[in-house]
Amino acid sequence: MPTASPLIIALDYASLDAALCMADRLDPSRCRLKVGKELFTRSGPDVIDALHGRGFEIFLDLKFHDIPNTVAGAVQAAAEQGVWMVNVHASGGRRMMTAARERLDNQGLATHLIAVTVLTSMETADLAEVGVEASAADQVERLAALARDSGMDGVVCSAQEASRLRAHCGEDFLKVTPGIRPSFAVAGDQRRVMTPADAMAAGSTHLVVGRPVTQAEEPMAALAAIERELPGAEPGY
Ligand SMILES: O=c1ccn([C@@H]2O[C@H](COP(=O)(O)O)[C@@H](O)[C@H]2O)c(=O)[nH]1
Repeated sequence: MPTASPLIIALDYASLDAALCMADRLDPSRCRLKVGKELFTRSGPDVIDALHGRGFEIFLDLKFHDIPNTVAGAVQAAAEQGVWMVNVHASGGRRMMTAARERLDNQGLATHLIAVTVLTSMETADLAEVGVEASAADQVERLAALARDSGMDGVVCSAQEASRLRAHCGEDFLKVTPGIRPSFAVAGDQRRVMTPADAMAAGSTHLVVGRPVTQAEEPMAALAAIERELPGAEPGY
């Protein structure tokens, strides 16, 4: 039974064993899991099979960014592993995103396909250094509109932009927001952050949380504390 929880826990680990130890402390009825570049590069598809076997839905966060044909093939490969969600970089452009969309549709693959706008570790000054003169919020809005027009199901953005995107791209357009920092957590390398409650109120559809849960002594207690911060939330969501 798929969970209705908006929580996605990031499993950023350097080995399959370490990731599975954490997964075994979490509850698939109360969160999804995110597999990113470090873990997937170490473990390959085995981690996906192992987490599916434990009942979790998986966001495979590999942020594909390449020429259209290559990204379409990578997205197909991810979706054929049965993952719930996969992503590409919106800055790869319209033809890249459209190729990925068409490949999933032509193959009858229902995996959610979303696009990263501006990393939550970046702020406006970081964008200027890479030649983007817009503010982070304006660049997110621009890339989100391109992603929507290119057939994406939603975007990765910070919760700080969620309300703006809700107004421009609609309620149904997914707003998957990392940079979530509950009241008990430190920001670390994240720059555009928000608490779980504020993120949900702003229009985030899914909250990505890593270290505040995975580095807690009691991960399920940390997850429960986040659930308590969510408006109207109850454990088991
Ligand atoms: O813009 C982005 C895109 C992806 N991420 C990923 O989310 C988690 C966040 O982990 P925390 O420990 O809660 O900071 C991590 O896996 C990132 O790779 C992101 O943070 N920002």
